[in-house]
Amino acid sequence: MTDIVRVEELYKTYEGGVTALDGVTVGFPAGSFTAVMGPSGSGKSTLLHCAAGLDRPTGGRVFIDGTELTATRDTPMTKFRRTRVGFVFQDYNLLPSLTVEQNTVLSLRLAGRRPDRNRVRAVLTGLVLGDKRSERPERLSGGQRQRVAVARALVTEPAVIFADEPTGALDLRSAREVLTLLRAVVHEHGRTVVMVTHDPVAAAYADSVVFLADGRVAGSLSAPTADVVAERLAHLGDRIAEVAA
Ligand SMILES: Nc1ncnc2c1ncn2[C@@H]1O[C@H](COP(=O)(O)OP(=O)(O)OP(=O)(O)O)[C@@H](O)[C@H]1O
Repeated sequence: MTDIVRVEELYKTYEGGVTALDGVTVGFPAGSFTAVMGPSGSGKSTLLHCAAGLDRPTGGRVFIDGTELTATRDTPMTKFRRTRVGFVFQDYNLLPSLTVEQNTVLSLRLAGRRPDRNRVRAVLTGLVLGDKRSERPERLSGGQRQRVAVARALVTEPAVIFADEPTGALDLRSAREVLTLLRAVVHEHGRTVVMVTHDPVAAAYADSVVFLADGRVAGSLSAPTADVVAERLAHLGDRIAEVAA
């Protein structure tokens, strides 16, 4: 299978000297749903931000759908990101002054593309937001807000959707709905999703899990179950505690 996203020998050292990524090489195949997991501080968000072109790595290469982001200047990279990369964040990142429909088409508008109204409405209806088109985010539940964020990520037809703790702020039921939705985005719409999560139950919705520890890849798992993921995570924690001791 072709990797739609690939990072090679990725390093990131922040000002102050913290090495968050220490030579990460990993590929995310087209049409796959991957969870990225690891102890707090292991580099998950940094990996996501560097892979998505939101942050520049200190070294290494990032490819999305054949384009090397690390060889692209800031302005074309921003343009590329607006249409080829979708984002879903824990805190939704919706603009409070815009309606659901306006939020959904924001990335398209910023990219200078005219939204196809029928398609946008079909996406919103598919996410059970059809009757919320004219509402502002403050009048929506957390689960509904996150569905708007998924709609916004979907309408540009991106090569990949990166989700950073997308269920972190949701109750159990809304979390399940959003995860089921992300799985459908992959298995029914053929998109690629990379999701950072702390939650083994959330990770079990993915096709596979990549584990990080201390800024390095520390293994992977196919067809994850919550129990097996939790056990692997506990062992990663043990190993780190042993090394620290
Ligand atoms: N902007 C920054 N400046 C300096 N250090 C940073 C910055 N962002 C992250 N770090 C450090 O880099 C390391 C990795 O952070 P990162 O947020 O990628 O880990 P994470 O696995 O996503 O953690 P968590 O699960 O707690 O969100 C940590 O030691 C963190 O303190």
